[in-house]
Amino acid sequence: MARISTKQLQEKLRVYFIMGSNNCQKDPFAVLTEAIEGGITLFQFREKGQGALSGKEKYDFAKELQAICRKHRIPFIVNDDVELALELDADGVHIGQEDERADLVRKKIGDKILGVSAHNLEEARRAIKQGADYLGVGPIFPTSTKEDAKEAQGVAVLRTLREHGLSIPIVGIGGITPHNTKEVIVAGADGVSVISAISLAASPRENARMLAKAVREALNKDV
Ligand SMILES: Cc1ncc(COP(=O)(O)OP(=O)(O)O)c(N)n1
Ligand SMILES: Cc1nc(C(=O)O)sc1CCOP(=O)(O)O
Ligand SMILES: [Mg+2]
Repeated sequence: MARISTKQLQEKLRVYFIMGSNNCQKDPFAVLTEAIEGGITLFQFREKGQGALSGKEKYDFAKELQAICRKHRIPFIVNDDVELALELDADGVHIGQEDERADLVRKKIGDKILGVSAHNLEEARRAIKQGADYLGVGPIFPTSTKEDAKEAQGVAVLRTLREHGLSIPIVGIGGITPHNTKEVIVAGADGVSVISAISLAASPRENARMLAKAVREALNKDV
């Protein structure tokens, strides 16, 4: 298996849904299925925070979500837990600045997709040097989903990264909804990454559809 190309990854990142068991008020398997039907293009399993599952329960839950993704050919990314990603033969891993170093994770996962969180130009450049395939940049807007989120920085950070010539695929994250998606894409992101805009929506299918439409319209082409 070779590393995913930039172009393929840009397409996968258009509507990137992240979810764990504590992000849903409804059945998480139904939420993921609806999100896929609505048009998400990538999924991240992020099991952390209050009441998060661990051990076998976490593994079994992840395995079932992965099966849904596989059935619909949606790549499955694991947040933080590199060992779980390897056990499950996931499609990739997402790590942040407080997690294991990106170059060490790259050595462990080979050609799997490696996403790294970056909050500024310095972190972004280091992540690229250490082998990141894409960057998650945020929080763009205020979020109450991540307990230890930094202060929202608006879309200017995306513009700054592009103005400095960074061409790596980027998703914006934090407080993103169908209504502010256009700003994020126009500022330079290839896609949007969301938790609550889908996981807590009255209709996850409809909100995923609206996010996909907003991205498509902002790019002025099909997602
Ligand atoms: C796509 C994407 N971008 C950023 C993050 C945040 O990662 P991190 O800073 O490691 O925080 P946690 O998610 O681990 O709490 C992400 N998960 N995904
Ligand atoms: C997981 C995560 N990472 C962030 C970062 O800024 O790195 S913000 C965030 C939470 C995103 O949830 P919502 O879409 O509900 O705001
Ligand atoms: Mg992390």
